[in-house]
Amino acid sequence: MKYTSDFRQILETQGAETLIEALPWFKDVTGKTVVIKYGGAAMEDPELMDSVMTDILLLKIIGVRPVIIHGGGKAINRMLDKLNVPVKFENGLRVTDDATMDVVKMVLTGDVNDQLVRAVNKHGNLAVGLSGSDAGTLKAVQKDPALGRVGKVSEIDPSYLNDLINADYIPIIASIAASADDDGVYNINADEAAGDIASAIGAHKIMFLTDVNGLYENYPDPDTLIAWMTQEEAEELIASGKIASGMIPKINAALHALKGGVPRAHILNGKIPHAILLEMLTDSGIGTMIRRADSADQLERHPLDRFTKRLSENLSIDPEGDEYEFEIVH
Ligand SMILES: Nc1ncnc2c1ncn2[C@@H]1O[C@H](COP(=O)(O)OP(=O)(O)O)[C@@H](O)[C@H]1O
Ligand SMILES: CC(=O)N[C@@H](CCC(=O)OP(=O)(O)O)C(=O)O
Repeated sequence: MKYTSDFRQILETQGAETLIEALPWFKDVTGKTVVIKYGGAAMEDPELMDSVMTDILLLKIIGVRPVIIHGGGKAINRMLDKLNVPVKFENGLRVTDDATMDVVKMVLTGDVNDQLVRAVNKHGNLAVGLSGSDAGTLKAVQKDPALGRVGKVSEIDPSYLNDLINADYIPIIASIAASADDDGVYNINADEAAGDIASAIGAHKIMFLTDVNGLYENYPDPDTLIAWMTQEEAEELIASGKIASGMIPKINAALHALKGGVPRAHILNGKIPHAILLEMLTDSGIGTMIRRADSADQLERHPLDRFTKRLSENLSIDPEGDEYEFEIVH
């Protein structure tokens, strides 16, 4: 486990070197499917939402295959308040009676999903909005009778998603599932839905955008932000009780994705401009990366090193001039 250091200032002052630093990371992600969970407080500022969607489009342009799963808990709360429907959560999950379910569906599919799709499509018509219930993608059963129409995913059919990805679209999915038992729908926690989908489509990475810089060993002590850790260390941290509230479903969803074969999960602050790019394309990253113990993936983070170790080992500088060459080894 290593603590992260603040590299943003360096990144801001060293433009060209940043691009060089990004090269091995471009290679790491090009052609790969990356699931991004977007929601919570990080989705509240419309300008930031626009910028996150533009960054995702940039990833698409460099050859990444992004898939977005979104929540919208705060927007649902606002609409429920407006309609005088009480808002109630138990262990981070919304108690969802039939009236609440109607509002959840309306806000997520009718409002939030549409906003995200339009934010991408104003730069190029690549985004396709869908609900998890479309084409039988997500089927769910009731999680707990006390929570009403809150579901846990019981079946996933990734064929429609894979068709969209292979046709070069960016799927944007609202966290709703069709019922496996009746003709209704279920409200799925968006972190859980993202973890389930990432495993089902064999994603290379899953990224959770939230409103804190990542996972802290001793939250909220800023000096204990964890730059990277293994799956086992994350399991130990959950068991230690040091992770609380909304971070628990996120880490559980991350661990579920890792167990389902996804090599890396990241938790990062979606309120930092260009957070996804800084996390994905720099050596230090800005958030927390959790890595599968048996991941064949060898790129490492070196928070105190300007270049990755592998890159600097192969970097030779011509002492007579300013030319240099390097070899990227994978
Ligand atoms: N160890 C921890 N590290 C980081 N955040 C933590 C930790 N324990 C609890 N949290 C809380 O988890 C919150 C993120 O979960 P949540 O609010 O559900 O996110 P979102 O709404 O973005 O999905 C943080 O704002 C923080 O208050
Ligand atoms: C069961 C449950 O709690 N569902 C969530 C779904 C949306 C969500 O997860 O939104 P965020 O990611 O923005 O929190 C809800 O109703 O709020």
